[in-house]
Amino acid sequence: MAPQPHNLLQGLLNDALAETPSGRSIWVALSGGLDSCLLLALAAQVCEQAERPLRAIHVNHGLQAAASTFEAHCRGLCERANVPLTVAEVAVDTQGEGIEGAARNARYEAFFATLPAGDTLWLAQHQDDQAETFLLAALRGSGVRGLAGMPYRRDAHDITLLRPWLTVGRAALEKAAQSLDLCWCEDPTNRDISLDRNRLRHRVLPTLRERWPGADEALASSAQHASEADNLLSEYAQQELQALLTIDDQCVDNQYLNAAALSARSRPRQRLLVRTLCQQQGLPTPPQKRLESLLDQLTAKVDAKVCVEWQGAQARLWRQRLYLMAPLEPLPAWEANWDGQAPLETPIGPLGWQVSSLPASSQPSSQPLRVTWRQGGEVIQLLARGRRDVKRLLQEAEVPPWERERLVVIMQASACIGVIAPPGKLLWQAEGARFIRQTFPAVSKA
Ligand SMILES: Nc1ncnc2c1ncn2[C@@H]1O[C@H](COP(=O)(O)OP(=O)(O)OP(=O)(O)O)[C@@H](O)[C@H]1O
Repeated sequence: MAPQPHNLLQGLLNDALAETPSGRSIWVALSGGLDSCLLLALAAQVCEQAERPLRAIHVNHGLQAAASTFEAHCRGLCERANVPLTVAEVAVDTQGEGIEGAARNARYEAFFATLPAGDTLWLAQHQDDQAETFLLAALRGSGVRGLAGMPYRRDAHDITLLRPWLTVGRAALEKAAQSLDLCWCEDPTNRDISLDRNRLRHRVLPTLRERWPGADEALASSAQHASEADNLLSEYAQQELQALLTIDDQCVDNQYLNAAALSARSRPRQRLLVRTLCQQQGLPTPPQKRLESLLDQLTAKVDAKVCVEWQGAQARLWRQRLYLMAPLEPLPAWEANWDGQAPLETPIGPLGWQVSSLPASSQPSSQPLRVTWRQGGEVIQLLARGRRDVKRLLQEAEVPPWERERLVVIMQASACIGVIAPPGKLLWQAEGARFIRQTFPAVSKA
């Protein structure tokens, strides 16, 4: 007997089940289209057999007149399959990026906000989608990360995203859906060939398939190779970065890279390492031109002040160290009186410390404390080191110039009794003063 078209698909869902911890729910991302309706139907069978809890989520983007039809279809389908459905209504921000990208972002935010930690979301993307994603990335001139397309599995925001059918062609899904007499909604925007993906789907890929019948499989396979190469590069970059970050003994908290050691690497390695460090620090990676400009300046003179900026991040070179950071907002004028105890919020984060004792037994009530940005010219009396200019101390401690401008000093009359880098780093305290980490009063629930 010929195998049923959906047997292979069910087999893949059973493989996906093995990736999902028992006791946790599986969710189907249900758009109402053919692929995800089929996914729901077959997942319901597979999960029932395996006695695993199944749920579904539909995101209503509210973007088109048909949105309510999609939602109603998803509701009916889930009711018949006895699968609990969550509908998330999202507001899509259409300003700035393209509408498809904005809808996708809103959708993923809804997935992350809805699924409890530990659960798994199954998405119905398939081989043809992967081929399109690969081509779109290639047409944007992407590197291996972009060409890798969609991963089979991704762990993010405490949930797992899984695409069980990434190796199956759309034709096989259509056949299975027909054999099951399934109903689904056709998204009218899928026909709009002014959208890049639709143009590829309806115009470009059919032409490619005429000459290369296995085009989708080949393109998806290239994406798979790119994904493997990308994973290898990531592994290599982690090791290299670890080595570079530990060259300098003083480099605590992996704050900077040794620029001289970085510049001794080949250009492709430099690019990879800077991009990887950005990703590790949760910063956007620099566009090509900015990256080249930064790398050209790696060997700048020790006293040169180099700052290369791009959307959402900046790189600074100082004393042949490369620092990557979020852009620094200009500081507002600010100062505050303080009793030394209450949690104090500075414009750049919580102070994070409180005073447990003051020098020369003076009391805050008689000599109020004043907290300001460092103005320059402060002197602090240090235990066993005597009176020291804060400026000299900063130079000796090799605190970078942009951090020096963002320090807070605690003054009592004209005496500096503490220097703090918000949020929460105590640099120096005066002899006789004792700062302790801020403790917060217990909040009682009404
Ligand atoms: N509005 C939505 N709500 C929930 N999941 C969605 C939604 N839109 C897309 N998805 C999920 O993301 C996958 C890929 O989305 P894409 O836009 O390529 O598919 P589609 O053409 O809308 O629907 P389908 O893949 O079901 O035919 C879908 O298969 C589905 O699992």
